Amino acid sequence: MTRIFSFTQPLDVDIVDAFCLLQKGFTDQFVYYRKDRPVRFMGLGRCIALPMLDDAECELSGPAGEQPVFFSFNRFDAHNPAPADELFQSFPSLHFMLPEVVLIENERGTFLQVNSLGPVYAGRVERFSRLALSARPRTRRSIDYTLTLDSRETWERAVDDGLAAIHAGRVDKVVLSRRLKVRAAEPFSSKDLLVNLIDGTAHGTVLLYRYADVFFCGCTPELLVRKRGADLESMCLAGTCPTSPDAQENARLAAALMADQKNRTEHDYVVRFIRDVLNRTCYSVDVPAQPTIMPLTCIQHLMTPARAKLLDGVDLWSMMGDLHPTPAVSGAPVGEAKMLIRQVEAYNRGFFAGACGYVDAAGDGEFSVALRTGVFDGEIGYVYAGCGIVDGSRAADEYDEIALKLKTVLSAFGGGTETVVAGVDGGAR
Ligand SMILES: C=C(O[C@H]1C=CC=C(C(=O)O)[C@@H]1O)C(=O)O
Repeated sequence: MTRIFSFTQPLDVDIVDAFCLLQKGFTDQFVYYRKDRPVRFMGLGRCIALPMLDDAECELSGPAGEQPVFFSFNRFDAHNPAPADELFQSFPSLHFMLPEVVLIENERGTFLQVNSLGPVYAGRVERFSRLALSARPRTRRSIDYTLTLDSRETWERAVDDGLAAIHAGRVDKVVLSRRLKVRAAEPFSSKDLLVNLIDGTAHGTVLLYRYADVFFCGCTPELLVRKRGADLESMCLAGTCPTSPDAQENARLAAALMADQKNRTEHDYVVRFIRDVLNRTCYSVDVPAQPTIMPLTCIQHLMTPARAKLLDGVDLWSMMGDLHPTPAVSGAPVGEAKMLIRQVEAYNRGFFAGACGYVDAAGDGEFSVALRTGVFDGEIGYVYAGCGIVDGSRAADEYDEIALKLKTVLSAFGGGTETVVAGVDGGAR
């Protein structure tokens, strides 16, 4: 049993400003930051990494009774034997990572948490708190970059492989992705991209995991699972069309999406899967029969919320394992679709489309699906996005849909000038 000492005190700061100042001294960084409401955790340093939370005994101190916050970043296909993309290779495979310092913003206020394997020394809390209070308002930086496009022909071959597997009855749906290389005009830091994602137009939850010099980040609209006591929430998200700046046209696009059979079919695979998982692990399962529209900056999705009460004895980690990957990022049936993705995509997705989130020492927390993300180091990076392929999907339309989805992660460059070049770096084998 590992003993963890956790001291939390209220701290009246803007946690993003404080994070920008404090992060200079730490190479390990973790962020789970919901933009729609204060469920925000920004961690620095590594106190300990645990394979299971049952292995820890936590002693809480300080004037705020907040639980220690463990971050958990999990790959899309943790068992894929293919080597991960070069930049992903440096990340260790760890389940629960407890930072030394966590800035917290929730419905109770803003807090500074210091975690340690020995009693927390008061001077240490005092030093971090003094530094955090001296933080100045953050500034944004736009970064010019070159995007190397994968070819449409390569993508068409991948979609043809997916459609052939559908027509042969091997899968009903497969979610294929594209990976594009980005090269910035000059090196940038994780802080630059983080601030642009938090303060920019991207909707959803901002994720960041930095290990040494390499970092993974993005902004995802998709909740995988959230647990508060016995209350459990998930989200079925699949089916996409563009948005329009014109309100009338936007409403027409949304209505057409709701009525579109191909998108509804794509969506229904996700609903069926999530409902089945919840029916096995929960009770009072509530999954509406009709989706609604989730509007984002450049696109809108079909979305069905899912709610349930968790059966006693079932924990968040096992729910995450049962739900991930949903057919929104893999396909249906899930195992066959994962195998097909391994065969068709030229790269191991790493954390892209993985389950990333936090769990507190009481077992509450949430995981998002790491969509619209990228991995970066120095001035280079790879950005990823995908889309569901079902019978009737057209490669050209799906290529364009992915381009719209990529705008979210590319907004991390803060509106810097984009130069597009054609490349040979294809997405399919
Ligand atoms: C796989 C992605 O999106 C999923 C989530 C929402 C809509 C999707 C779609 O319409 O294809 C995808 O299932 C991605 O953004 O990389």
